[in-house]
Amino acid sequence: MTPSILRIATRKSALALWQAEHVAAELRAAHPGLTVEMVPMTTRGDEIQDRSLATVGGKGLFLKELEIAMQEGRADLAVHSLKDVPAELEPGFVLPAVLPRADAADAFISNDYADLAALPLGARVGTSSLRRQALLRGLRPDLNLLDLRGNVGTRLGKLDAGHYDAIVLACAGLERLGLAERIRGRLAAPDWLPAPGQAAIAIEARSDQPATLALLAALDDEHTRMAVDAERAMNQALGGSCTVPVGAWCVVTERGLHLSGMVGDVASGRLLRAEAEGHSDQAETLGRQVAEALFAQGAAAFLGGH
Ligand SMILES: NCc1[nH]cc(CCC(=O)O)c1CC(=O)O
Repeated sequence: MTPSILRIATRKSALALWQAEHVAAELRAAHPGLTVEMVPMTTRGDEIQDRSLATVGGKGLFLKELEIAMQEGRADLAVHSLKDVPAELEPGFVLPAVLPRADAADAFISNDYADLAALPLGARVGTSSLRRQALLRGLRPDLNLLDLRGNVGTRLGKLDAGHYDAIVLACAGLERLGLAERIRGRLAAPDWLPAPGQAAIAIEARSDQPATLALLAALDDEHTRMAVDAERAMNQALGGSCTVPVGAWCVVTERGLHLSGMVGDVASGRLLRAEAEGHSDQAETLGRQVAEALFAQGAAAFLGGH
């Protein structure tokens, strides 16, 4: 039977709430008469602010509590930033919809400098993302890279307090929070690659709820889905871990899919890059192909220990 109400499990950060409200509005528009409610909750990932995610168990920390709520029937769906969703989902869960992607570029943010090139020698740049660290090392080996955790507002506050000369955040998150004026420059392909799935909002639900899945599937965007399938397949073929700096960016054209991938090494600043084109119905094959091309260049040494 078609449900008349859907409850959305969401984290409580401003960005998570914006994204959940956005999905709620889209669901109400797609299904007039449907009631949509919020179930805000705190996850382990939100509580741990002092250690890097890579050291405490990875991205799944942001999903666990939301999945338990769905398992126990307290919520029907969860809304995530797709880049925070592990390559492999917990058994019994699927992603019935990926919403149209926003700007997938990263943002260079500084109160004193216009772009990366303008930063003085040894400038302090804040980011705890291994991908962003590896890219910064590769492009500007002289920079002093410093950890920076917390939600978007917290990170901007630490920049404004003078702890950093610049920080890097996702353009999509800043735009959603009405903070686009903080973006000094876009860090984008081909030099800079986003995280797999960056700027796409994903809906997660139980695989054993077909009527709910049918309602949620109305929000799926075909082009975004193809692109992020390719990016996530590449990440998974590389080991799918957030303890390794991986970037991926897939463009959908009339000719098909164009996927660019990168694996980095924070210590050495070395970056391996590969790209390939494929048919739009072959996203996963394309992802594996680019991963193979990275392995052929020696990516395994960068993925050591995984
Ligand atoms: N890891 C936190 C996170 N997860 C998703 C986004 C941005 C929004 C998106 O990529 O969809 C952010 C903030 C950031 O990286 O600046």
